[in-house]
Amino acid sequence: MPHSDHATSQPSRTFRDLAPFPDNVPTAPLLRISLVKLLAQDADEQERCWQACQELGFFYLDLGGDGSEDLLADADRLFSLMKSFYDMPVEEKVKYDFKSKGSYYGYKGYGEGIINAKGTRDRNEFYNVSKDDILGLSERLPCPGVLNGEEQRGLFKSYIERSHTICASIITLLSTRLPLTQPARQDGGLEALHRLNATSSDQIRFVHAPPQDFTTKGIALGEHTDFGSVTVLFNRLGGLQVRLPEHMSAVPATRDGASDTEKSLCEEGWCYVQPLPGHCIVNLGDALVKFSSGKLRSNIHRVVAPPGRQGESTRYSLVYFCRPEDDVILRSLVEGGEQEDEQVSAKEWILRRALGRREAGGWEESGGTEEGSMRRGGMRV
Ligand SMILES: O=C(O)CCC(=O)C(=O)O
Ligand SMILES: [Fe+2]
Repeated sequence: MPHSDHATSQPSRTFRDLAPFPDNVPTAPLLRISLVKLLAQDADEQERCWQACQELGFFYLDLGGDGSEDLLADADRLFSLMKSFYDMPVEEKVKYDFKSKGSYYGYKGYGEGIINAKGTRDRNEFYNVSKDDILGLSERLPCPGVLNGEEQRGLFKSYIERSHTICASIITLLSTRLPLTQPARQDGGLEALHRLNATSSDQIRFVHAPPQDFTTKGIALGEHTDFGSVTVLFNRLGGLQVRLPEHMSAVPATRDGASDTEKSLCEEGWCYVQPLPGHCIVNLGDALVKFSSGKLRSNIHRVVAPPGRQGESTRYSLVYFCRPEDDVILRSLVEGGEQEDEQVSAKEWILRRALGRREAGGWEESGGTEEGSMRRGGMRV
């Protein structure tokens, strides 16, 4: 089966200055795909990537070799920058919460998001940076001084461009493999819906989750599917979990000793994604499920307290969300695909989903393709 690791070299498993990821919890069997090989049009690597996008919609992208280290260097610098932002007092950070203006860019405070239908509050902070703001395609939003210098904006720009290039190469591969309708192909395929310089809801996200109380260790970011097309994610501490479809098994723990909380967080198909140095995690979002009429998978995932001793540290993560251009209608673009009754633009879809997760009563309306994702995997929720 493709969901074993065919990659030749063994990756390093530890990050400097952080407790190692423990070996007593089950992990997700993500394929490790080489970006260098993908860019060189290596047929086997393209096939493995295509399989991963259909089966789980999550894989590791190995960024080693031939120039892609630049993205790793940008990610390192952004981890330091995000620490300076989160070190600011809350009174300062809340000045950049623009929810009341109908925008989800800027800051979301701890507990300001809803993680389930019962209205339980999240346990993390976000800061969202708009691609269009940084590239000068939209109005410039107010921004704290630590993130607003020329150097910082230059770093955001470089990270956006590099991440977008990666997303675009994955989108091109998917566009080639999917049975797109003739008009969709004539219009330029999926690539034409994700141009860097067209207005879209693409964004960088900084995520910050402080250590959780030993007795209440649990969910920091509730289960969800991503809203857009392709997500590029840099993690250093564990805590990200995916819920595997029934036919897929987790890589079992190699020894006993997980806590009761960790065990209960690994029921019903949930398992941890182990961060790997030199790699990012790539996952697909709902827009690609809609364009492909369900051929591609946007898998459910969530963030819980990092396992083992890692749980004593503050967790930071860095995300780039690549989304369809604002006015693109989210509908099937493949031969024989089913059209849904509701035809919504990417801009409306993302606003509804992102802001809905910040309202006590917004849970139901802010759903995505979760149900389809579980059904295709054979699990019911
Ligand atoms: O922090 C993480 O590892 C994942 C964050 C995530 O899933 C999201 O922001 O959509
Ligand atoms: Fe996510």
